[in-house]
Amino acid sequence: MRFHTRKWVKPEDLNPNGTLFGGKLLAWIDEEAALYSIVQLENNRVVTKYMSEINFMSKATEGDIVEIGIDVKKFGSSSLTLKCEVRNMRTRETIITVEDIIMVNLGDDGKPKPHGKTKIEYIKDRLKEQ
Ligand SMILES: CCCCCCCCCCCCCCCC(=O)SCCNC(=O)CCNC(=O)[C@H](O)C(C)(C)COP(=O)(O)OP(=O)(O)OC[C@H]1O[C@@H](n2cnc3c(N)ncnc32)[C@H](O)[C@@H]1OP(=O)(O)O
Repeated sequence: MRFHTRKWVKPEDLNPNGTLFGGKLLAWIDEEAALYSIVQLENNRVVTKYMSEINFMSKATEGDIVEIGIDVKKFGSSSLTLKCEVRNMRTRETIITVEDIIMVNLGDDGKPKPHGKTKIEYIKDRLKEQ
């Protein structure tokens, strides 16, 4: 799994218990999944269709740096299935896992559209092909 993004847990991210608010973490994950899909599918119109059960395994507290990892599980026709793990950057302790995040590629009409992708692509390889 590649951990692309780091976030610093700030006071405004905390719940009344003084730990990272779960909703905030889910918003970070959703944004990361959307950006990852936009880059992979080369389309800005991608939406989150489904998230499987989430498992909060440990907490994060103010000042922690967390990193968000994404893996591709499956390229469908219009869909992309991702897996996500968020961990503490310094201790490597897992904070949350999400087994399945289904993102759907849309056409201009807002309906699912085949993306034509079958494997992970890297920007550096795309640039070489130009
Ligand atoms: C110029 C400016 C540029 C800016 C550029 C940067 C922007 C940077 C912003 C980043 C931030 C963005 C943030 C986005 C993230 C949201 O916030 S999206 C908002 C929340 N999501 C939504 O509103 C989606 C609402 N749902 C829908 O519109 C419709 O359900 C959908 C998604 C169009 C799908 O329609 P549908 O009729 O259910 O489609 P259907 O054909 O049945 O299924 C489509 C695919 O999904 C799969 N699927 C459907 N349901 C399931 C399920 N429950 N489980 C598994 N798979 C499923 C199907 O198997 C199918 O897969 P394929 O076989 O084609 O691979």
